[in-house]
Amino acid sequence: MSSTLSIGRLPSLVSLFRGPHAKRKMALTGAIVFAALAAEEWWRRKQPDKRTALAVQNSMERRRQRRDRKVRVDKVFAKNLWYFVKIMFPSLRCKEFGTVLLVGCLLTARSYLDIWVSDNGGDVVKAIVGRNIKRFIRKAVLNILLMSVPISLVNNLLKYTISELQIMMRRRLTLYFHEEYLSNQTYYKVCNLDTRIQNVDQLLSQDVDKFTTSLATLYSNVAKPLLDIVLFSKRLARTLGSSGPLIMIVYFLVTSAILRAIQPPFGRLTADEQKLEGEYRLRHSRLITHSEEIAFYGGGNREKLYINESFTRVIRHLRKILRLKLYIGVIDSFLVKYLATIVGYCIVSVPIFLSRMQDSDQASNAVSSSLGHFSSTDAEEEDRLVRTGGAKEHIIKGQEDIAALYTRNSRLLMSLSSAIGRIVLAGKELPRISGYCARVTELEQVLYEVSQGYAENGSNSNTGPPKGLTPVFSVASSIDLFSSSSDLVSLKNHEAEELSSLCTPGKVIRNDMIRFEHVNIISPDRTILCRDLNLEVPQGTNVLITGPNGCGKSSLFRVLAGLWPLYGKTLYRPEPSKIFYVPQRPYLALGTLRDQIIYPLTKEEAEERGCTDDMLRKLLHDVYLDEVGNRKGGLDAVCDWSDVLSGGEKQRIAMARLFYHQPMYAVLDECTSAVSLDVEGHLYESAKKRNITLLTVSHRPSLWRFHEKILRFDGQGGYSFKDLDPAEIPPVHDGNLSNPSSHSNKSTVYNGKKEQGLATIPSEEEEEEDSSSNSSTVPARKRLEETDITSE
Ligand SMILES: Nc1ncnc2c1ncn2[C@@H]1O[C@H](COP(=O)(O)OP(=O)(O)OP(=O)(O)O)[C@@H](O)[C@H]1O
Repeated sequence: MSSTLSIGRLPSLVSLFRGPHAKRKMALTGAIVFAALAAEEWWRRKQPDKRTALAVQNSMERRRQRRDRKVRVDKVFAKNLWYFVKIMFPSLRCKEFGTVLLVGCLLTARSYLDIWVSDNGGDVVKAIVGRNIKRFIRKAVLNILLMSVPISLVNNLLKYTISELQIMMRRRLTLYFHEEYLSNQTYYKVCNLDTRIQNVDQLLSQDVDKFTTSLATLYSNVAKPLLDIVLFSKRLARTLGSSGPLIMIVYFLVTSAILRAIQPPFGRLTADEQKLEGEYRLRHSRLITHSEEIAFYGGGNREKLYINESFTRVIRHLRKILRLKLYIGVIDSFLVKYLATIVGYCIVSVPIFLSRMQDSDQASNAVSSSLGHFSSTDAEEEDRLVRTGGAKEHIIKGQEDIAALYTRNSRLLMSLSSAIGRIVLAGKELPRISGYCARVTELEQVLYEVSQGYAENGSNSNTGPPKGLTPVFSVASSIDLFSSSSDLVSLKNHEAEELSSLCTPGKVIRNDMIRFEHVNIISPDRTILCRDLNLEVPQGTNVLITGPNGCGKSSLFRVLAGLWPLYGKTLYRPEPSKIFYVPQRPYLALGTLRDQIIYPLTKEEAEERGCTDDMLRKLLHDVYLDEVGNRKGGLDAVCDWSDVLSGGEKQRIAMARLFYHQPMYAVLDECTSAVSLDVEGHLYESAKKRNITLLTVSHRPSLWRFHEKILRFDGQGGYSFKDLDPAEIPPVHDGNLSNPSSHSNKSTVYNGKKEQGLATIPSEEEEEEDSSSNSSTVPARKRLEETDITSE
């Protein structure tokens, strides 16, 4: 109904813009619409976000953070840009620098070809106005035919080399980041211990790409226009005098200064856009990773809300940028396009109008002389003039020259203004590049600090950003292990002091056995998981590790592997390749079944070490997977193994991997929880036969018999470590002594005995022993105020 009405009213609306004052009415309407849009934006900015107090607080916080980030075109940007340029162009002899020179040559060639096109255009017009067919064919057909080949070649070669340059720059920068990110376990630390970067994948893939693309195009958008300005100005100065091009250049300089002054902060907005896009992508990738669990929970709707929320934020931000671009675009077009055209017309036509005031002969002479070599060297025209003579012919000659002069100059002037316009645009592009540069700087800063800060010796020393890079963070630039805690709890002074005294960096010493000497295990969220741990695991002594959930069993191995910093005194351990870690949820790589067994080695590396397919088949047989292997297509079969194998099968693959590597020590972190009891026993027997010393985390009593020592964490920061007496081994019912409801630190009664949390079934004497051996009266889970730790 309403649409019919509005359609019906349309003709009367249209008629409004007819009649004697139509143009004035249209201009007035345009001005009203523009003013309304501007008023709406002004009102929207003035309005506080009324949704909730929290939203206001959050947005204020976000604004504060954004203000703090130095995303501006300034010295910091120039310095950081130089830092990355040195990475992308490591020497003057590198391919990348050669490509830059090639692009420079092509840009120069293109500028000269543009001048040729302008000159030739003038000649063509002159031939048309003078009705000179021979000249027309020569200039308009033959010349253009001849030159079209080099022009097309140069144009397309230029596009190709600029794209190639961008690929080269991206390759250098990405490989540089890969080197930092994928070595020294930095990927783990960035994802698990440091919270500054949420979406490192997006930074590495998209942001680096956009940064290098905009840099490569910036080069061509600045270098060519600069050259054009010089060449075109010189050429124009011959006919218009130096004032013509000078007025144009001054006009654009003033324009760009105005535009720069009123320009919204596009650099920061670009950096924020990338960040929001990254968060949105992250939510999708989480859905992909956990699709099965979510589907079982029926969590589609919840996930939809979660993903839509992030997407809405992206859209809101994009709309904001679009609105700002609209306002600035209107002013931009007015100043750079239309007002500039008026100035250009004036510059070209004023000399012609001025010359008209003189007599036609003088005019013709003035024009002819102003054409310089263009007309005076044209012998053919001179001959014709001499032959025909007469005033009429003279006037026609004057008209031809004026037309040619006008065409040539207007083309040159257009090219000149478009060159200056491109410089102005490149200036506007700079804030966007500074946005990308800020994102890449963030990445480099974090990767560098993490790789340096979390050294194997456990120090999280304040290394600061790499030399030559200025941080974009206003918060502490040091790698702060404890920065991830969002629910900061204020600590009393003595607690803070205790925690900071426990956080002294320890020392790692290579040895043939594992020994912890006065080591403290402290989680990234400032929880003291274990104090003053002392234990020795010689080769051949298998250790069972038990304790309630969250007490720090896996964390012990994180410290052992160097993933978490070492605090306290000393850790003796063999080189990393002699300790193999088998987690509860084994990681299955992309590739063949063979790749799963030999991971992390490649096929070639495994073959070099004498690995044969028969050997691998035997390993599959040992873990009862030969059938599955045959069914899936043998060792060369390629599947998404984490999807096609069951939980128990995946765990057995992980055991086959362990047997293949046959390390000195194996950390088995509940790695057989999905395997049936009989198979589990067989797997443990096989591991022992291969002389692998086992460090097992398990809640299953059926595994106790494979170990000689037991390490019990009490969940309060204390522990006990002693020999495992076979008589103490608890009875096995259905193989699993876990009581699902007992996953807590609370004491529960199990099998007539008091249990400290899950899977720890000490006798009463043991409990006494435990408490005397290493119990602490200091409350666990202590947190330290951020200031104390950063001062560490
Ligand atoms: N990256 C991390 N950042 C902050 N805290 C962590 C991190 N990883 C683990 N923690 C915390 O450290 C504590 C110990 O974790 P850990 O994985 O060692 O427990 P666990 O004893 O192996 O438990 P479970 O028996 O359930 O496997 C837990 O409270 C956990 O929340």
